[in-house]
Amino acid sequence: MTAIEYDVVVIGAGPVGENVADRVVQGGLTAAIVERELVGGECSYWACMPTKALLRSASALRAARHLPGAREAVTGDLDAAAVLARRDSFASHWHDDGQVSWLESVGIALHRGHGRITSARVVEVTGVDGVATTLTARHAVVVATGSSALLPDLPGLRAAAPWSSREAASASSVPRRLAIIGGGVVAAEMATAFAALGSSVTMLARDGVLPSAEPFAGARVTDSLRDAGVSVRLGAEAVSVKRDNGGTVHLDTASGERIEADEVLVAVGRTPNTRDIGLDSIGLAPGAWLAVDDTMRVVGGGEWLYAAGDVNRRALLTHQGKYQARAVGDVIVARATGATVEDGRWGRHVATADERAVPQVVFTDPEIASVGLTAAAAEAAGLRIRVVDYDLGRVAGAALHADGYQGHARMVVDEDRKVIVGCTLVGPDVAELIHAATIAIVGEVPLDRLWHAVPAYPTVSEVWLRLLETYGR
Ligand SMILES: Cc1cc2nc3c(=O)[nH]c(=O)nc-3n(C[C@H](O)[C@H](O)[C@H](O)COP(=O)(O)OP(=O)(O)OC[C@H]3O[C@@H](n4cnc5c(N)ncnc54)[C@H](O)[C@@H]3O)c2cc1C
Ligand SMILES: NC(=O)c1ccc[n+]([C@@H]2O[C@H](COP(=O)([O-])OP(=O)(O)OC[C@H]3O[C@@H](n4cnc5c(N)ncnc54)[C@H](O)[C@@H]3O)[C@@H](O)[C@H]2O)c1
Repeated sequence: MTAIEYDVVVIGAGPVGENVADRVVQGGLTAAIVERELVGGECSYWACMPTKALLRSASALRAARHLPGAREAVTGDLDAAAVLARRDSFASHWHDDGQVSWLESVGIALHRGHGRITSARVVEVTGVDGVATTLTARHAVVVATGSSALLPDLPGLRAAAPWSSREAASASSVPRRLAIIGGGVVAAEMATAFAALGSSVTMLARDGVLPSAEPFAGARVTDSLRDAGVSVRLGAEAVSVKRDNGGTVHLDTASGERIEADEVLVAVGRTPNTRDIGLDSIGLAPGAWLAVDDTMRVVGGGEWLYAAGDVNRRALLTHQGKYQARAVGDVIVARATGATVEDGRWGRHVATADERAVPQVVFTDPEIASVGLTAAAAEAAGLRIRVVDYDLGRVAGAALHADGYQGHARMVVDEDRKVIVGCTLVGPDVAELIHAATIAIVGEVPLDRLWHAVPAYPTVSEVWLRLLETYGR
């Protein structure tokens, strides 16, 4: 067995692990990263990138079809094979050479294999050949092992070889009939994608469509999925699944319905990749999400152990995990070099935005772009709020953007502080608009000052002026 020492050892080379290691090296320390699959993680090969590539062409086609002049130039249907081929290139054909070259270029050592903590600051890496290497961290071990699709304990489900988000994101052909269990983000995006690619989609949305978003967002996505031919069964719960010898999947629901499909996608949330990373060797529970303090130090894990990204459950999003990674990398360097740790609210070494300023775009039709708290979440947090709604289609820039533009904007105002604490935009191409709201929330910009942030005419951003006018001066 080989033994090697680094300043920092990161387990997991997803977007978060890569960014932790990068910050550590930029700070002058040495770093090793351990990866058992592909460098780049879920996001690059089975999540963000391939799924957005699956969605983008249909979105561009819809946009053209909403514009006289452009509409007439569109003479054919979506080319599913071309979409899948473009998706393949965005998933780098499931090869990580590019990301490995980047690791080399910035001086991060890569150890391929399964990483397990064996004692304080020690990580054992078992390669595919079974050979073990021991890595010792002088300063810190960072767990960035991410999460995997959760498979509910449903009779017959495992034997039916269901799709998880991985199989959906990397599908090499389009199933004629696709059943989806779940109504969250993965379910809504994949229903949108596969309906556009030609599947006949049935969605069993037990808890509704996008239930944690503002209610109008889920309602609009439900309507549009139905318009696209998706059978959205609100409240429907699968109770058993069976794949017959001919390959057809049969799903029975609690209300006695039977649904047939060629594939079934299960999209009911995530489970942390902590089952087999040696947590028991340091007195922590295997299989649990890792609770962390604001500098991402694992609660009960010793001062050398950090967890960032999906695995700490603060926000299961790439951009938010990378934000944590910047804080973690920098705080490890600060603690190692004796520099001042800035761990106050909004300090350099904490991820304060995770609390109430997390942006997310759901790439459905229409897109849902949100940041901060929904009205319901703000009320649950005890804030005295005022909700301001505006019909996005009435903004001149939106009318120009597409004929019959339909959308909705909501801002949630904290009445005691007169600042925005939440914003949700629903409509075609709203994804790029949300960052203005993120800045307003993180900057805690008073509404009085926002009146001086004048949106250009005629852009969709003019909705900001309309929301302020609706609120009143
Ligand atoms: C279908 C889908 C679509 C998504 N779309 C978006 C999106 O559009 N935008 C967005 O912001 N987020 C999106 N997400 C969420 C995003 O993918 C995750 O938040 C992100 O990948 C988390 O990054 P991470 O580095 O924490 O974990 P991961 O990306 O899961 O990476 C963890 C890495 O650790 C490795 N690993 C695990 N255990 C070990 C071990 N013991 N030893 C060695 N290596 C190990 C894994 O192989 C993996 O490479 C999506 C998720 C899904 C499922
Ligand atoms: N565009 C994006 O930003 C994007 C896209 C995809 C995924 N993601 C991330 O990936 C994570 C995982 O997505 P997801 O859709 O799997 O999870 P999710 O938490 O968004 O949705 C899961 C849904 O399944 C429902 N559910 C739970 N158990 C169920 C059961 N037994 N039967 C039926 N329904 C059940 C829940 O009520 C919930 O609505 C999300 O947290 C999200 O942050 C982000």
